[in-house]
Amino acid sequence: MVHKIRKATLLAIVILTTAIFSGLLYREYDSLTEYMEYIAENGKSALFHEEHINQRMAFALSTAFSATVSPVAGVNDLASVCQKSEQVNDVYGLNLTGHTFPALSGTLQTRDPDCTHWARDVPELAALINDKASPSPRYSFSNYTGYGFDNLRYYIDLDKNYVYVNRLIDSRRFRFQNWLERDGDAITIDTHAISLNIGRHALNDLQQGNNIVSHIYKDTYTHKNIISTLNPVYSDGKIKGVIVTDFTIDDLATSFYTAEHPILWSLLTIYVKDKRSGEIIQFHQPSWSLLPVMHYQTPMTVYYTLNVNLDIRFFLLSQLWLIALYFVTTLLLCQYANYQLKRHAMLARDNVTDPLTGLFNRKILTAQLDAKLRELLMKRISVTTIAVDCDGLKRINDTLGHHMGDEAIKLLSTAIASSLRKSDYAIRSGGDEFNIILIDANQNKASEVIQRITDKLQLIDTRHLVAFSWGCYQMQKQDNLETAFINADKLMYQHKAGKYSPRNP
Ligand SMILES: Nc1nc2c(ncn2[C@@H]2O[C@H](COP(=O)(O)OP(=O)(O)OP(=O)(O)O)[C@@H](O)[C@H]2O)c(=O)[nH]1
Repeated sequence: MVHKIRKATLLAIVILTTAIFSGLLYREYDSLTEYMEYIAENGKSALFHEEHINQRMAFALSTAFSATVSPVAGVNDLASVCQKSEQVNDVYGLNLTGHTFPALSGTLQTRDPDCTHWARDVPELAALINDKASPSPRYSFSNYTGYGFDNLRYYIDLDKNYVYVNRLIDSRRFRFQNWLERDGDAITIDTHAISLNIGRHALNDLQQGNNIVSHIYKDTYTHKNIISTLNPVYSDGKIKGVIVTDFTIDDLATSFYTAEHPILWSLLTIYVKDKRSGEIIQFHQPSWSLLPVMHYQTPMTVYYTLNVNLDIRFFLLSQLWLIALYFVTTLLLCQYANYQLKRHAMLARDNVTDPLTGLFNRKILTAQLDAKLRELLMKRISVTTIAVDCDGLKRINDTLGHHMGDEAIKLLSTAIASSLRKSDYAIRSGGDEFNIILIDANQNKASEVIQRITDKLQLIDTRHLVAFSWGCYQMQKQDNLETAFINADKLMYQHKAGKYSPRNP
């Protein structure tokens, strides 16, 4: 019974602490998942920011092409621009092999040899697509302040068929002039950006002023995975060209960097997945992964979804304190409960124990015990009670002293205790009187027990101090403990009386 209570208590503690700590762990898990969302959205904002810069530049160029811009030194008359015009094979333009035209920081390439056709746009280009003079030349992320995108930005003029790139290009090695091919309404950018096609619908979008974000594709100039963002440039209400910003996926990855959590960063996986083909471009991953959890997915462009997930190792590492606290708390609570249960059992045991003999005292004779014995009787399990009384204890006390009387009581109780099974009860009912309850034992078994007590006494009572009288009574269905004890007592007195009869002095 005590064992059962202990088991149930410990189980309840484990269930309770597990429930509480699971709740706490789930909260931590939830907040980390939210942090994944923050990382993803923060990275995505870099893309939106680049789109925004491109849009602003397109707007600024449209405004400039539609109005007279403020003079830029060295480019305001056609003659001085055309003087600097160069040719490399069939490519014409400015800054084709080096920085020979200082007013432009980048390279202008065209297939049109007539400089006067395109030289008029140079002041606007000089003023606006110049990394130092552009509206937002560089972008630094709040997460990673030391870093700025170094984007390739170019303007494709559909009207005059030239391309202006915001950096110096060696035209002997790379030619941009084949970028543009008019194909009805469509523009195919087929040399630089292999998969970047602006079809009829996209062109319509551009004409309506919408910006376009490309698929991720491998750039033949930088040989990196890039995304292009395109915005239309207008002049006098008609589309004049397209301004394009290429930024590399590697650059984009830096915008996800979690400077405040370097360990988290090392266990983070970030990739984009093509919605149609399922192709995955991974741009950040741990050196090895145990189990990716806390998956967060969000659409990045119309073509791609951005995926961020974290290796379970980070969760376990960051929650180590909570896991340790769970084990320590559960252990301490179990130990405390165990201690209290043991103490309670000990107190309960003390309450029904006779201090001199260690046998039960009369307090064990409860209604529950009575009910238990009745139940056994109903199940046809025999119960026999034995009344035992020490002979001549008064004489021992009077002649040998009270301590020897005590000794006699202890010897008898030791003999009784060692002659019973665990399921039996040995009770010191008072003074030199004992009651024994034998479970699953009839009269014969009771006689065997009495014989064992006698034998044991012979062994331990070396001074032949103790003699005892006994009476056995096998309980009947109608009996209770009280009647059984009375009957056993009667028999015991008969036994005692027999000893003092003239025939048994
Ligand atoms: N030393 C000691 N004596 C006790 C204890 N409890 C009761 N007694 C004594 O035991 C004696 C019991 O006396 P009786 O009931 O007359 O029994 P008896 O002297 O054994 O005589 P019979 O039962 O007729 O054999 C009394 O003198 C009690 O004082 C005890 O714990 N220790």
